[in-house]
Amino acid sequence: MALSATLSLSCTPQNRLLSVQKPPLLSATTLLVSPQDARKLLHHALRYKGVSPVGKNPKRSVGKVKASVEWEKGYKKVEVFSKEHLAVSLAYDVAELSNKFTKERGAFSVALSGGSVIKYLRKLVEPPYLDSIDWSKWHVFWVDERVVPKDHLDSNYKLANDGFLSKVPIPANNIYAIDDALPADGAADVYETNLRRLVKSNVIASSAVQFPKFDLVLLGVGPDGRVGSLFPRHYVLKENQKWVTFMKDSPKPPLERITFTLPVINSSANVAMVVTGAGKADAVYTALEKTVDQSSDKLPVQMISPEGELKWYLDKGAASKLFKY
Ligand SMILES: O=C(O)[C@H](O)[C@@H](O)[C@H](O)[C@H](O)COP(=O)(O)O
Repeated sequence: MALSATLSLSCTPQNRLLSVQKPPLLSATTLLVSPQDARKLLHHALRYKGVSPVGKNPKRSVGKVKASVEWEKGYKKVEVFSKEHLAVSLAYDVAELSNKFTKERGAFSVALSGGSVIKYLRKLVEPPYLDSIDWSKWHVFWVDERVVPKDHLDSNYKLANDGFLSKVPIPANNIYAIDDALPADGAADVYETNLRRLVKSNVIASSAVQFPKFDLVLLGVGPDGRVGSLFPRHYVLKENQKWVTFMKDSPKPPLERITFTLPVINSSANVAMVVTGAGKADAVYTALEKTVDQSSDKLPVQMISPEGELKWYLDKGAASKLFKY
């Protein structure tokens, strides 16, 4: 636990993803504490189970949920939940962002990745969000995709469609799947061309340095510290001109993939890192607590530093090296 940790034990409107500021705002419910006191408070906080505004049964929870630990480190905001409350809280935050960007820009651009993050969107397909979100304003993209047919078990499109997209009324034209009839290089080029067109028409915003600025990017983290298809020590990490690139030598099958480049992810208005399970604890610890040594390679997850907000949604397993339970 960092000596300078700011530990917030309570849920306030200021704690929402939308309103996290750089530097973080201190609210009346935020305590600055010594490391010893922080440990005691954390211990207490972890014993305290988060409650929903509408009931104690997590299965029925909707709305803002109290995290068992809330921690702000610089511009990074970290919250630890039970898996069920993680899904509840993520739905709340995504719905807030959807409302904000729909009002401000008339569109909400969301980039999905593969892995378990899709299953943590499950509360969005239920009331009250199913009926209250203006799904017609959503535009959905993929941070990374495997070069396989859309109905293949390895397809990130299939994963997202089966678990989320087929259950909400987003117009089919607003779902920008990767062209599975093309080889990896062609599919990456076509995807980038489409993104450029959508930035011109302001469906996707533009960053100050002329990269697309997605309203929300949802990422998972692999046990090796990968995010999306950005793998540790892979040459694709160095790409700083293209928006979308490809590889034919992925360390994890399938070999052929296309992926957003780091500058695109880091131009986002909001990045949500959704990480669960003790197998991710080392990667999470490295990203949030390890000082970067110039001589060592940074893990991809350490390179995620968006222009906008970065919020980590962890479960106790993924947070187990950050906090002593
Ligand atoms: O193509 C992939 O392999 C995935 O996109 C991958 O990078 C994923 O995002 C992480 O492995 C986290 O996945 P889990 O949350 O399922 O562990």
